[in-house]
Amino acid sequence: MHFSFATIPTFVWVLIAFYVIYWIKKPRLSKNEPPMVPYKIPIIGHTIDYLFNAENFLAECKKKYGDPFNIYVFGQVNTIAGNVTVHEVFRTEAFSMLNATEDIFPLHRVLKSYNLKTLAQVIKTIREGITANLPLLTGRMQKQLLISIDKEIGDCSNPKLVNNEIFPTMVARPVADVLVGQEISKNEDLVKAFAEFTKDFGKILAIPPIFSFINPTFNTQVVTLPVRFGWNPIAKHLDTLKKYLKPELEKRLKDKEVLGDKYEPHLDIVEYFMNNPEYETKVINDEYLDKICEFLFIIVVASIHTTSQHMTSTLYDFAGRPELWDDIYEEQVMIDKECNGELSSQHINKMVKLDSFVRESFRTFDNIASEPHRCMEPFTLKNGMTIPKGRIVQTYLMDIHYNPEAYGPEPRTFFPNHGLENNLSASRTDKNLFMFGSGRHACPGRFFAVNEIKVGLHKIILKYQVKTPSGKTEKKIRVGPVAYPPIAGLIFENRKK
Ligand code: HEM
Repeated sequence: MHFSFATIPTFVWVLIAFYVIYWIKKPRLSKNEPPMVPYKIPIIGHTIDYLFNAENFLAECKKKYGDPFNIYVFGQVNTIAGNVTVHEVFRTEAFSMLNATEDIFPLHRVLKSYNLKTLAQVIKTIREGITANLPLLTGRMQKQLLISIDKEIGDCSNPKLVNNEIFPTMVARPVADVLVGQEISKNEDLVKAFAEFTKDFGKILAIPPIFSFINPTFNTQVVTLPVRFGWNPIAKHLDTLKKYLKPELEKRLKDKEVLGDKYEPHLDIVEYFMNNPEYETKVINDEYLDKICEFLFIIVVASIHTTSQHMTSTLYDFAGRPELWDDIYEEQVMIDKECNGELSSQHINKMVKLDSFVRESFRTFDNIASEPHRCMEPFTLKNGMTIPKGRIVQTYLMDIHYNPEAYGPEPRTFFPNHGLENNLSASRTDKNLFMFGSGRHACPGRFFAVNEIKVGLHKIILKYQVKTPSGKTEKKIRVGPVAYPPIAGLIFENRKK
């Protein structure tokens, strides 16, 4: 190799730059902090272990340093809170999940109205407009899921391998029905816009967060640069929604004016939104249309990807466990006979074995750590340790979900009847199940999500025999400490009558 003296200054500058970054990024812990796990490589810290070996790495850290402890990933100190301390984090307003996710998932860059105030309205809307009306929405949910089963799975006289791509659409139909109403949710391109929104938004995050080593906010600025230069992967979905929503909103305004007291309100979120004094209007202009579309897409982001991931995973869990098939199938047949194929809320409540199975599938989803929260003001834990302002606390989900004190000496075993025997429904949050978070900010959409998963599974199990290609449970996919459903596909075959 040719060596030139001219390269020496460059080499020196690179060394200086490294040293400066190292010095700036060197973790500086304040007093009484959780213990810092030692690391060997400056700047990189524990990033590689966290990305490629999170399960063993975090288990060993907890064994050595207790709960909580600090690690150094992507140039930031993160506190890992396990089953002992995490409850304190979720119970206080000193921590914010919204603030913590802004850097990783910069939705506010494409939906300008996404902020704390709008989120509070969204949560109220979900509670009052969806959860409170669940019994009235069940029939529509069932109808939409049956449409999807017919269209996306269809006739399986011969065994058919179906891939995971059908599930976002399956979950999107009932969500579209509840958000924008029965009429316009019939449009396939609208259902597609709802189903694909989150995936397409994710394209913004395709670049690995390497700039986070310098600063996470700087990383967000860099990855969202194309958006600022006009590239917006979700613009087409906003346009689709606007196209259908504008005439519908105008029609509703006109009907109200003409019919007065005789106007019959629609049971959907659009109606709820228009009746909210904060969003009342006499005219549908572009500004109003933008506001309502963004509002609806915030609910879409929160609901469709999450529910479809879990509907997929639950079905894989069922398909890979032949020993559970008969018991759960018999319960569905009994309920189906009782309701003559038309489920009501009471019938969904009677699916107790299915519910318990779904809860166990949530527990064993195998996320290692997620649900980050940022500390907004210094917070002292009961054990005397202090979490400084600005710190990201990661929820050590595996420690909670595989806690032997809650789930016995073999906590990784799948216990299909655990919920049933302990009177814990799938939508119930509890100190040993954090799938929907916990405390004041626990997921407000969980009742809708669980109903959708149960009704979907009920109809699928009644119609098809579903198997995994291997005949056993399939392995989940892991990206760093986060789990995703398996990707092997599922084999569907019509049940013999
Ligand atoms: C299986 C499906 C779902 C899962 C696993 C899930 C999970 C979660 C989790 C972990 C949180 C954070 C909770 C916390 O900070 O304590 C959350 C919050 C939230 N979820 Fe869900 N969710 C699901 C479905 C839904 C649905 C269907 C909707 C809407 C209809 C929804 C709307 C929301 C909203 C608005 C928040 C923010 C709550 C707040 O900050 O107070 N989610 N969800």
